[in-house]
Amino acid sequence: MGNLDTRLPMLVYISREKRPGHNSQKKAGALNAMLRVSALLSSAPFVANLDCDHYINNSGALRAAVCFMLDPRDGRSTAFVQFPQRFDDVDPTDRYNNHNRVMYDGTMVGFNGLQGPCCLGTGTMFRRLALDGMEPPAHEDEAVVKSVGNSTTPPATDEQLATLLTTCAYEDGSSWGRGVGWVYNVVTEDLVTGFRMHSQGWRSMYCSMEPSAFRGTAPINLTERLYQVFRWSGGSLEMFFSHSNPLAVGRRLHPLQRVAYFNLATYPITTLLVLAYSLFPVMSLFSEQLYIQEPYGTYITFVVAVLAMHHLTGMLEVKWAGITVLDWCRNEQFYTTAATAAYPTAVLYMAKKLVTGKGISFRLTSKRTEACSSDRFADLHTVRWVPLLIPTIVVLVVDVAAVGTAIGKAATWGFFTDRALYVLLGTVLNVWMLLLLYPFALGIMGSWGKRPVTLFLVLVLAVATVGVVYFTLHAHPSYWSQVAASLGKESSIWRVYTHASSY
Ligand SMILES: O=c1ccn([C@@H]2O[C@H](COP(=O)(O)OP(=O)(O)O[C@H]3O[C@H](CO)[C@@H](O)[C@H](O)[C@H]3O)[C@@H](O)[C@H]2O)c(=O)[nH]1
Ligand SMILES: [Mn+2]
Repeated sequence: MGNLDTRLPMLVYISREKRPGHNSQKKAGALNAMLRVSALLSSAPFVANLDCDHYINNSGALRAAVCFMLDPRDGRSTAFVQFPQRFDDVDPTDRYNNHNRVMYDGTMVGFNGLQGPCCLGTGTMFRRLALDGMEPPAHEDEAVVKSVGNSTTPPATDEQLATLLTTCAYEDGSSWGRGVGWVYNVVTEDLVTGFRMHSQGWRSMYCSMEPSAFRGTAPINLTERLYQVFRWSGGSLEMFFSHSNPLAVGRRLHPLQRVAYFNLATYPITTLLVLAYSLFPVMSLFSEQLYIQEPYGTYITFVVAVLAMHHLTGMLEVKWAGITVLDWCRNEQFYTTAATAAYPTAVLYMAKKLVTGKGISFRLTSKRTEACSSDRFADLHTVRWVPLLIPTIVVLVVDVAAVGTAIGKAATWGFFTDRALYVLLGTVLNVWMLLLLYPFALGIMGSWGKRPVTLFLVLVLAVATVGVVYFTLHAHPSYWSQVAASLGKESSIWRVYTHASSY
């Protein structure tokens, strides 16, 4: 007990220097300045990190994390303990999947079985050694020398030194932002910083507790939520095209951990196919051709088998993760929403960055509307029109048009013909798509979306209108001649009648 530090806990507020023309490196820059100053003040072996919009909810959380790191089995090689992100003030049915339970209660637990969860940016307890870029105990002897900053004349007092550590120029030409501290130049600094530790051979631990360790605020507005996942997916791609490419680096990365990181860094790319597939019905709108693989029976058997396997695995994961089917549905729905706009946009952004060397700047997630409102979920019903909404709206329109046209075609050809049956079966995926995009459609309706039945009626009406218009334009000439004939009969009777009356 004699070695225990008995000083009172100290609270120190640190603000790093920012200067025009000097990249402040946002959160990562702030955290690195903090890391240096705290090394001077206490050099405590563990560093907890939480976002400004999160708070500690369970007083046992920090102790739990320290217990993991002091554990004689894996503790010494554990770089960080990650807690799931939990949120207050999310609408009861979690329309835009803010709780993200599939990720926090499923995926992360899977990671834990490999080399440990990725770093989620908040609710993390780090080992200072790992943040400092040191190698894990098993490889200590392989440590390389890193440059940790510029100071030619040592300052006289601690205060002067602390100030020096927070200046802009301190990090110039050093390893800060790459081999030391939080990693720079990637918008998702959390993902790459955790990745560096894993590739050095450190592991991490996942700690989920009740009551939740940390809680925070999430964006429940559609636009804000889309911007958030746009930023995350952009960050993932930046990671892929950086020195932290999961295929290229990390000698000590567990093979499956590498696969998991590869997926985390590239998931936006595959959504280009999702977007293309969503727009596929456009082709059959403009021709009478049905673009479906023949023989139709074999094709459908494969589609159904693949979908069934996908959903069966999903159900098992839901069961193992202890989450609800609604959590899982919300996950599927929000994935589709983002896959038709935010993710492909992130790919475009990355392509632009690769070509011109300049990306677009990401904005911070705003979590509240400026207007003070008595409605706790007012943000959910506020529509903020931005170009990011357009691609998904186009997909919605295409799907409605496809279903309407299919019904129109079936009516034109006769509902009980083979052709009509095929074309109607073809709309199963469009209807599926409409179910997946339902939360998005509610979102762009603003306060009209408060009653979901309104949207249902709007969709039915839209489909019916398209169907009727198609039928009117395409019905077989013999049908119209019949109609014309019957109308003609009526009018000739009428003519006779008018003739008669004129006499
Ligand atoms: O210039 C900046 C910008 C951000 N922050 C911090 O970064 C946090 C994350 O920003 P926020 O707008 O809340 O984004 P979220 O999408 O909610 O954040 C998630 O995603 C980020 C990566 O994009 C991670 O850094 C976060 O830890 C993670 O919670 C904020 O809370 C701040 O604490 C700064 O300190 N300085
Ligand atoms: Mn946040």
